[in-house]
Amino acid sequence: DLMSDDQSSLPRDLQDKYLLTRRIGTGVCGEVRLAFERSTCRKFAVKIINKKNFQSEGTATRNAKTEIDILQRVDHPCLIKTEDFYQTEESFYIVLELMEGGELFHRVKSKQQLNESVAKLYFYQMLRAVEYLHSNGIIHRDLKPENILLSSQDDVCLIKVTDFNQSRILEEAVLMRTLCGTPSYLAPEVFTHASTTGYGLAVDAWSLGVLLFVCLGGYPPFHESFGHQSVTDQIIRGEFTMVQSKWTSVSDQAKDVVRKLLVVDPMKRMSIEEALQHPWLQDQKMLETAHRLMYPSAEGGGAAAAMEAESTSGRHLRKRGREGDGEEQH
Ligand SMILES: COc1ccc(CNC(=O)c2ccc3nccnc3c2)cc1
Repeated sequence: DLMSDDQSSLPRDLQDKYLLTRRIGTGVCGEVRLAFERSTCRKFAVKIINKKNFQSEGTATRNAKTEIDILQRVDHPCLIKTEDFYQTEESFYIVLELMEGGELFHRVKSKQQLNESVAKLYFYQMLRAVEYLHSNGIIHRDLKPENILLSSQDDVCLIKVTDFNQSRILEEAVLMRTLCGTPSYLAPEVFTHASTTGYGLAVDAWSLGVLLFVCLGGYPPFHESFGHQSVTDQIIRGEFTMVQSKWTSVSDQAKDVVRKLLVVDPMKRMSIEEALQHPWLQDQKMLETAHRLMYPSAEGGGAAAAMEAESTSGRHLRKRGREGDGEEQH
């Protein structure tokens, strides 16, 4: 039970500050537990990443280090914040703000499908979170309903993107160094779009299309139950299935956003910026609600105040801690 729960393997200083209790989430790389800060009784989520879960020492620690580095430097209302960080020989412990609404995945499942205005509010926040990551040279690469968390049980709530362990800090520097050398042995794709940031960023736009589809339709666009093709073939061909009964109540503008994101050619796919300019999102009521949720401290909560908040702090990564060597860890 709670009190006799084995807390022995936890780092001493983590234990001194937090009481870890029940598991509230599981991920590919570990678990998430509900924790209470002993001094304040404030609730937190502690993500435990087992280093041994990863096949090779290199990848494991590197991915986890990238995740932790990103988690500690990102600063946006729609990106999960790290409160604290500990590690032992076998695990990393990341203390995160607790998102009381849980995963988007469970919310959509319990409601069958979200009504369009709620889906629009969530999608807009996801776009802003990914816009922030991209403007700081970070591709998430693993956007899915399990990685979108809700701040409360209410429909109208803040969403936060989590799970950056698949993220990539764009190897722009690597590409530049490569181009300084003799080009004669380099393959064509190194020079074409395949390796520039444009191409890389587009993968997140595709995933946001899948996320929007799931929010509006209540089921995934590519699934083995649709016809004879494998999911991979459906994806490669961009052949998603809109089941009539689920989409009749969805507006043409919403469907237009989905159709322009689920485009196979990354160079033809709608970008995050273009999506933010799409008519479906030029909805003043939704924008006011989103900005009130994202920038609650902005006095008067007006659009101007939100722009102000966004333009100053809202754009940049937080300074790296003392121990950072200034180089990006890869
Ligand atoms: C009061 O105790 C609770 C209240 C609400 C919940 C629902 N939330 C969750 O289940 C949950 C899951 C994973 C998370 N990962 C990072 C941050 N927050 C998270 C929250 C879980 C526990």
